[in-house]
Amino acid sequence: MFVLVNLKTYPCDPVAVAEAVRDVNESTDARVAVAPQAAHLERVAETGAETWAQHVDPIDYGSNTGHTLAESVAEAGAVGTLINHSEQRLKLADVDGAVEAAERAGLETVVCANNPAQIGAAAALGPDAVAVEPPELIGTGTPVSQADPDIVEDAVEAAQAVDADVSVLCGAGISTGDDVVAAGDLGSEGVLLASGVAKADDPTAALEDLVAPL
Ligand SMILES: O=C[C@H](O)COP(=O)(O)O
Repeated sequence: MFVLVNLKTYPCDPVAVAEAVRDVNESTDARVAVAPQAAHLERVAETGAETWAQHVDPIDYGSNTGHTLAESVAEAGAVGTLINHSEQRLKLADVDGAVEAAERAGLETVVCANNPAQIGAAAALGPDAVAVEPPELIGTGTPVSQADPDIVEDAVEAAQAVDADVSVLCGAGISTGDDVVAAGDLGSEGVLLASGVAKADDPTAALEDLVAPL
């Protein structure tokens, strides 16, 4: 299972969480990675943790003030990027352009979507993976695998119908190892989570719990 921890803009110490991600990753068969804010990418990557960007824009080098260039996040140490997170939604054409930009820079891609229909559309753009996240469950602590298991199974089916090579992750409210196991039982190959680690009093303990059954 792939456990991707998005730090969003939570007021946690990104380097401390990244060190915990690195250490926990070494103690499990699961793959554990962290997605800090763009401004923290370099410091986080220096810890040795697998580092992801939270977003890249559908742009190339040039006059794009305030945008995030895929090559720059790769140079800062990111190996992959989220695209179209529910909190950073893009138009379909821009999702396509961002996937293209990420691939140009050698970044792995996870395109987020709200529901199975959008997952099918996202899978058609050829990312490495898609992540289904019902927006109403994000940050609630109520795991999607429990509150809406059908959405995960339907997302897996929708992605496979379009491109069987695209992996499916699920996210929203995931915070325990049992949640991760339940996500896997529904056909998901990984989880995307944030508050369960970024807002935890002890992020290391939260991460250890997440991977314990894997
Ligand atoms: O990127 C992560 C997701 O939006 C899930 O967030 P959450 O784990 O706080 O519900």
